[in-house]
Amino acid sequence: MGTRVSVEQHRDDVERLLAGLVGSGSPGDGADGGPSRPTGAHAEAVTVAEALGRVLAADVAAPGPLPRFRNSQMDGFAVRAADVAEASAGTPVMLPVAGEVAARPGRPEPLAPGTAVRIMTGAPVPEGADAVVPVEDTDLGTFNRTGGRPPTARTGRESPLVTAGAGPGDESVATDTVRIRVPRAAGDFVREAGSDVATADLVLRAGTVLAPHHLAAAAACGIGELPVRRRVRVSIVSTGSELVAPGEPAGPGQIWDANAVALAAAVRSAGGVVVVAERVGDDEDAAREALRRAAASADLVITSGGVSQGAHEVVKDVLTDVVFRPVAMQPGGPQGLGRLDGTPVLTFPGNPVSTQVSFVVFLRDVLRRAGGLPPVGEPRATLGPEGVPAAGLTSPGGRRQFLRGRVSDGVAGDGAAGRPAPAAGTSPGGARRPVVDVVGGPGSHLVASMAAADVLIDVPADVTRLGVGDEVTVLPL
Ligand SMILES: Nc1nc2c(c(=O)[nH]1)N[C@H]1C(S)=C(S)[C@@H](COP(=O)(O)OP(=O)(O)OC[C@H]3O[C@@H](n4cnc5c(N)ncnc54)[C@H](O)[C@@H]3O)O[C@H]1N2
Ligand code: MOO
Repeated sequence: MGTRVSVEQHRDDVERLLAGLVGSGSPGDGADGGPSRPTGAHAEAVTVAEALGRVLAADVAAPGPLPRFRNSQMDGFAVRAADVAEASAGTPVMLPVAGEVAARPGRPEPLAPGTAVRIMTGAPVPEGADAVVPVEDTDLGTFNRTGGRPPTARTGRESPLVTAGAGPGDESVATDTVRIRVPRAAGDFVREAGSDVATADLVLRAGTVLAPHHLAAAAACGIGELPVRRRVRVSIVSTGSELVAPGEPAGPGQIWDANAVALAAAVRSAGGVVVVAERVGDDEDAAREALRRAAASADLVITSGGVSQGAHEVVKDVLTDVVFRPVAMQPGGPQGLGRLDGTPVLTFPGNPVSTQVSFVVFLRDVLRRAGGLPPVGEPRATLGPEGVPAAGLTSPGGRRQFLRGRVSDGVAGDGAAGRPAPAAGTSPGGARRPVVDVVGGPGSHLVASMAAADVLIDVPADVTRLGVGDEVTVLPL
């Protein structure tokens, strides 16, 4: 065992070990403090359908205008606004209907003055037309076959339009007409090309975590692939002959492997991708093989267990290019960092809370930065009364302690144990500080209690006592 190092020192060493994964183009690297371009090695193209949840690696500009062409906002009639300027319910304007434009491939004929064309929502507005009259504002009311004028009133044509006789007895040249009851101004119900986004305008900003509405915009622009940050490939090896997979029966002396699941989930939520997740017993040869397989396909290997002072510390025994040393923290004291076949390796202690705390303290933000995500942040909070003895909390001097806590947004609890509840504090900027209560004990095996927590309470190494109302830093889980 090496000499005890501080959390800060170990964190710096982890960052140095993983510097190659982070590269340039992390949030905040840009000249204006905004996101910048990642280097080629840190970006890849994926189809727009696969891009959900990925981090955009570069700004995306519109390759063309949206809408692509001038189109109708309503089902109705495309007209010249000047032709219907005098329309009213009492004196409708009657226009011959020259045809129909639907939302279909093709280009419509220009509109002749003094005529109208039936037009459907999204269909291109013909040249010469500058307004659309919704069908509800005409004598038709609707184009629906079932919802319009009663069949008896129809002319027998597909569209129930009034017949305006072209000449006595000459039904064959009857012209469809429409009576328009509402005046319209130029531009009414017309969606201009480029009114959403113009060619070359920014549609999606680098650094965006792509959600469905971002993908919709890209797809609408005709973009089939998006440049995204490459995800860090992580292998996870949990060690211990006592471990069995969750869902399998556990015999005497066996326990279910919580750490492989916890670490894989933590990696994914920090933007990484898990390429190998293996469980190995305390057999050195098997562990060596598993670790080499894990290192071969990954940018980083994380192990759990096998690093303290026992007789079967397989991780310690196998990884010769790793420095094992105690870090001045609890939980998560025994740590190691180094390489296997050139791949960076971090070894986390096996106690399940220790493994999870190690990830949050040493790796979470490095992975996030590598994937183009911002750090989680470490807000301040006021210590509430729950879980705090009357004499205050004690913490071992010389070790940074990470207690489990639950944050409430206002005044804490009800003054447990007869003590007054603290008022939520106020930060120097005037922002209201949340209250955090301690949940569960400090033991590093209390994995179920940890599920009740939503933060870690960070108790500095030089603080040995904490009281209700004290200000603390919390690390969101
Ligand atoms: N003599 C000493 N003993 C211990 C020390 C020490 O300094 N001197 N440190 C203690 C601390 S602190 C920790 S943390 C643990 C670290 O132990 P290991 O990393 O070697 O882990 P294991 O011995 O394999 O397991 C510890 C504990 O956690 C359980 N475990 C392991 N893996 C999993 C898993 N995947 N899922 C759920 N639970 C797991 C395991 O059964 C043990 O109970 O060492 C202390 N001892
Ligand atoms: O460091 Mo161990 O993680 O205290 O239990």
